[in-house]
Amino acid sequence: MSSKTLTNKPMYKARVSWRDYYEMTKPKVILLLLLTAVVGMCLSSPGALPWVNVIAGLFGIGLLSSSAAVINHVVDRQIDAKMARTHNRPVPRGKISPQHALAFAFVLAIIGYAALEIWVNRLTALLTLASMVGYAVIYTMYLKRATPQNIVIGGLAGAAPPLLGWSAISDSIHPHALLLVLIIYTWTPPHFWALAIHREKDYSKAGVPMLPVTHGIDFTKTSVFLYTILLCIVCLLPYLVGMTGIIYLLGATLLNIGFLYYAWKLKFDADADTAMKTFKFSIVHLMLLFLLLLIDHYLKITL
Ligand code: HEM
Ligand SMILES: CC(C)=CCC/C(C)=C/CC/C(C)=C/COP(=O)(O)OP(=O)(O)O
Repeated sequence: MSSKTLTNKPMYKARVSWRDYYEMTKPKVILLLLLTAVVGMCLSSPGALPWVNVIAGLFGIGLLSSSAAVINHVVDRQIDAKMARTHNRPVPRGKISPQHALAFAFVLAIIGYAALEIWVNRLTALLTLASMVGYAVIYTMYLKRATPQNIVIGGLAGAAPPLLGWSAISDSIHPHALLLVLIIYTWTPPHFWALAIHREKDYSKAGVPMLPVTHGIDFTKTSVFLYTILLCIVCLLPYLVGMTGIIYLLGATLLNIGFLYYAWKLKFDADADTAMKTFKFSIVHLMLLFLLLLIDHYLKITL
């Protein structure tokens, strides 16, 4: 625990390590975001990719996303301090001051934006910057505190990376890239609300108007189930528009059956750990779905 002054302000004297800075970037989330960006890059072109765009693109998208995550840690420090899941984060714990965290976020953002401007293209730089502002400012500073539809609207920022990857290679906004964005956009509500059901007391204590707090757990379970059905339909679109082949269709169908099973169980036959299992499966679902898109893309070309 950090020591606190009489005014309850944290004193920044605990030993800080690079791991605390690393933790603020939400590395596992960023890794999955980058996988979706890689898929956007690969699907944008039938052949070899320009390596400078790939490396600088992932570097820039990764740094701007990390910067947004660090800003989220600073803006949310009072909320995070009240929740069991987040109270140990470096800023609420008092290990890193908000000023130092913001300086770190600023450096990440400048280097990330410059890399995209210099080595990729302006379209990608601006779209990535817009996603960063969408998450760090519009979602975190406003929507999260204002409406239970916060993650539905704010989900657009987290869904953007396939488009960012695609535009990093092609310097354009392709409808197929928007389809990949739509998949992540539709996936976000069941992903987050499953966790929010499990953590409802946390959000209620912190006064954050997440759906289970404002509309109850049962309504949220129904919403997870309906969004999962919608997600299953959206996941078929890449095949139906001729963007992918049969390998994707078969794999996506199996993954969708898995997600539907968890969403159905959560609504109609839940145990104490079903919500958390549904949340964890959502991550496996998205990761495997995007790996399938990659496998399908390259096998279609080489077979
Ligand atoms: C507005 C959109 C989103 C919200 C509100 C949201 C919410 C969350 C929350 C609260 C956690 C933390 C769980 C914990 O600390 O135990 C989490 C974890 C995670 N999210 Fe999301 N998420 C969103 C979008 C995304 C996107 C777009 C991706 C990737 C494409 C993603 C990937 C992950 C991963 C991989 C984890 C696990 C992290 C870990 O185990 O440390 N999320 N999400
Ligand atoms: C440039 C770009 C693509 C930016 C998007 C970056 C990004 C990190 C998106 C992920 C969304 C996410 C983890 C939301 C959870 O925030 P929360 O505050 O609800 O969750 P918490 O309580 O765990 O902090």
